[in-house]
Amino acid sequence: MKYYAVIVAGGSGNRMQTETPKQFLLLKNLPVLMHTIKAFAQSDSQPKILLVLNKEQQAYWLRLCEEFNFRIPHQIINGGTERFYSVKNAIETINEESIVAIHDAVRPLISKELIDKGFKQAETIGNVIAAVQSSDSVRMLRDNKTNALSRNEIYLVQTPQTFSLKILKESYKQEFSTHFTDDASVVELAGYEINIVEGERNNIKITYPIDLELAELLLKN
Ligand SMILES: Nc1ccn([C@@H]2O[C@H](COP(=O)(O)OP(=O)(O)OP(=O)(O)O)[C@@H](O)[C@H]2O)c(=O)n1
Ligand SMILES: C[C@](O)(CO)[C@H](O)COP(=O)(O)O
Repeated sequence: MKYYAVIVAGGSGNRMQTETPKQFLLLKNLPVLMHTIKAFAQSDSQPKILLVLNKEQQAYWLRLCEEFNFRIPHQIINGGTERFYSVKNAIETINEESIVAIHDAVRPLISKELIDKGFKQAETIGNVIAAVQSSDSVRMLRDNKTNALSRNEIYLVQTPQTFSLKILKESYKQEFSTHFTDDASVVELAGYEINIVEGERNNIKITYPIDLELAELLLKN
């Protein structure tokens, strides 16, 4: 079976509020995105790496690759206006039977073990996404009132989210909806039941400045 990793790095990082988009910021002296690509390159599955970047940031990325002597082979794909379109652009370029892991560029602490688990399970059951249970209590806001939810029934969803290409191609034919916050929500609306594999608490998404500080602390040397 062929394996692909789609690393989505086409966002602008508004919540991070830095001039340089967060995927290029330095984490232990290496751009965040390079840590992420390295994790996939070190996995046993050895996926072909498709990197989604905004057109305007591609020249900058190539300069960074030179500066850091970054030689892991990857194919660059144009980003879209929403994460949905960035993913869609990437899967449209894949034309062989395969298993495809989609991963946020800004989750650089992903382990190679979790990547491999995703590929293996998706190959057997069609799809699997990484998720962890909440360690906090959870409440839902509705009509200006909050109500407690059973936290044992709540999962916090991460990436990688791994699917057979066939399922992805079919699901991404749908029109974009603002309800699509990840790939699982797209695939689910196409009629598929989503499987979960235990994620990793370290697998944080760098969204706000504090997350980069946490990642510095959590990253093993
Ligand atoms: N049009 C987009 C939007 C997001 N992403 C990617 O999807 C991942 C998760 O998105 P998020 O953390 O929301 O990143 P941003 O959209 O950059 O951040 P913000 O929402 O704060 O602007 C990131 O790796 C981001 O680069 C993408 O490839 N294309
Ligand atoms: C895909 C994701 O990381 C799963 O938790 C998340 O949905 C991305 O959301 P964002 O709004 O693009 O940060």
